[in-house]
Amino acid sequence: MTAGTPPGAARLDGLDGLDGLDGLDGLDARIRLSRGVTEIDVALTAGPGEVIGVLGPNGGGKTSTVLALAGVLPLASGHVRVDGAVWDDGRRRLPPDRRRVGLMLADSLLFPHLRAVDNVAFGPRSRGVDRAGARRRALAELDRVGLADRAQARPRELSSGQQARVALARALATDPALLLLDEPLAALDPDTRARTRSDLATRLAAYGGVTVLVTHDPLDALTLADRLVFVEDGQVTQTGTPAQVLGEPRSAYVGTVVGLNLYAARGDAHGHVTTETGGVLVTTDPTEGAVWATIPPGAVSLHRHEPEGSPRNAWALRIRSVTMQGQSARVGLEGVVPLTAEVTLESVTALGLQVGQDVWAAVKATEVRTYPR
Ligand SMILES: Nc1ncnc2c1ncn2[C@@H]1O[C@H](COP(=O)(O)OP(=O)(O)OP(=O)(O)O)[C@@H](O)[C@H]1O
Repeated sequence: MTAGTPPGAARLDGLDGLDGLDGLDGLDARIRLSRGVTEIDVALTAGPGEVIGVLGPNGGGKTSTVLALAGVLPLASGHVRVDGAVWDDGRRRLPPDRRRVGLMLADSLLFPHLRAVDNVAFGPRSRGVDRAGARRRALAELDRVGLADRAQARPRELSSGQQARVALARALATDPALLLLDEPLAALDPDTRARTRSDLATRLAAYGGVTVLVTHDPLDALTLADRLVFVEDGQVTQTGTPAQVLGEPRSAYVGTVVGLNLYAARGDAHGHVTTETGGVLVTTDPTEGAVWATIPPGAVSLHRHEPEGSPRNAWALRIRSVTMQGQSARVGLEGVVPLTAEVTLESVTALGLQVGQDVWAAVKATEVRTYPR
């Protein structure tokens, strides 16, 4: 991000916020702006110390939301308030360099010629802290991410995971009230990513400000965030704790993220659920009216012939994809009730599953969950 006043921003000298303080700690934002063809309208609130995970498909508006919070993109209307200070009220906005924001991106963007300690000290220095004070602070921040012994290293002498930790230390060295992490682990290989995720979790647990974490990776969101906000086509489609979202996805995208087959449907009092595409599911968990219905992929069994013993749900479907995932396979099925099934590799071999093949899929009625839409 380039700090400085973007074109059209009001210059507001001598203020930490635009107007008075309302005494509330944390983040209270309503972000409304046009970005290309997408109208963005995203509400975000968080208490001190809370980590908000923002997820969504490509082009959904996640980065635009982060840029608006940082002050790089102007709001068309809405507001950004942090710890009671007004940063943007839809008409006037505090420039990026006047906001107490820390930013970390997929590319750690460290100064290549500076040692780790000087990279981290750069923020405090540019905010007026004297050389010795900025250095002390930088060493303390490096220590908190486990890099005290690498303070003198230049970025090229550090691993990708260590570079990410320096970027985190740098983002936190200016005491931000709001920490913005946009795909902070995306550039790391899977092993480094897992270790750095755990370092990030430890450091965030000790941070008292609000963190907004944008990620494509459900594991990042589920393990790091206290609350999730899904943004699709510029709009919030679902919010909740990871546990709430895992149990009750409310959009096709969220269903995919949490790994459940999800159907928009109508239920009756007798446990019959009719999907929008005309499929009928039988459930022991009936909800009447407009419902979401879920089926876990692991609850689907596949058969060459119509299964005996009449399971309550059995559909003739066609295989559209077969992909391996560790010791199991995910089988995409199309037809009256499109499904993803997760089956053992033994079943793939025993049934000789191939793309284009017709099979029967069976699901017990106890495995079909419904909840109001
Ligand atoms: N510089 C730009 N100028 C005009 N429109 C843009 C610009 N950058 C992004 N957009 C558009 O704004 C919308 C939101 O994009 P944004 O980058 O915020 O989404 P995102 O959720 O972060 O996507 P991704 O996951 O791909 O990074 C999209 O329609 C995108 O095409």
